[in-house]
Amino acid sequence: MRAPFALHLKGLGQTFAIGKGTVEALRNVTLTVDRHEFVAVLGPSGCGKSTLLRSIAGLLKPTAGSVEVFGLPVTEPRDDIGIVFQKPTLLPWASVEDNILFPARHKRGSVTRADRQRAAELIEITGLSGFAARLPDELSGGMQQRVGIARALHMDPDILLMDEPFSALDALTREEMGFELLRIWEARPKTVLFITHSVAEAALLADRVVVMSGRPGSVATDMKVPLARPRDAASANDGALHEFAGYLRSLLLKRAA
Ligand SMILES: Nc1ncnc2c1ncn2[C@@H]1O[C@H](COP(=O)(O)OP(=O)(O)OP(=O)(O)O)[C@@H](O)[C@H]1O
Repeated sequence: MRAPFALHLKGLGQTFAIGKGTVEALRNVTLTVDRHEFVAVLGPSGCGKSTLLRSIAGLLKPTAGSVEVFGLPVTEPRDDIGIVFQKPTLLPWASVEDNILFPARHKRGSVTRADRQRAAELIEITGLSGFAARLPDELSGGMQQRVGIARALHMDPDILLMDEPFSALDALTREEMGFELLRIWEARPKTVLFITHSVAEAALLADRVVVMSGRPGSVATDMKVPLARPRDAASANDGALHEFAGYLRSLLLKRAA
């Protein structure tokens, strides 16, 4: 028997009630993601990418269709799904280290020496060395976002959902964090769904790129990235990658026209 997909969206629909009207954010989204696959999602602003991610995370109940994680319907948020939101939503009164340790403490009631050690590693990886004891207010927006990324990685989730995780970072840090994410993903394989507005970032990081249609969002195109792994800074200059990114760009421009 075939192992279940890590993610299986079947005809997913999401319609919000606003006042006396409704907004149909997603319509008939059907998508599968294999275990340990890295899938990027592109699409015009407002097409329902964040709604898609929140539906997979169990934060929104589908109004049509279903979401399955490892073959089971998602009915509520799960420990094995880590989420990085567009905004990091940190606890303002807790230090960087305590924010990163929060999910472990919440789940088990206390933290172990290994938890602290892993937090220290992630603080280093995300370029936050020296800031472990600082409060979120004392950090730049980009640094706060990196705390959110470290927090999502700390529990080593099977599935990582990322909603434009690097959009608050400067261009150089953004590129560095992308490759750092790939290193973490290669060392500790996980299934990643990565929402971005950057065609280049999607092509450079992902195994597959899904392009969504305008609202109500559905899957318009689903393509494998024609680039071997491992990838590094030199991969960004690969001719096939450029061609692929150009093709994706033309698809998105057509959808925006
Ligand atoms: N909780 C909500 N209540 C009502 N409408 C909502 C809610 N969440 C999202 N929407 C609407 O659903 C649509 C899709 O929003 P969503 O944030 O998922 O899009 P997006 O593709 O992530 O956008 P962007 O790329 O600009 O971040 C929008 O029209 C938005 O106004």
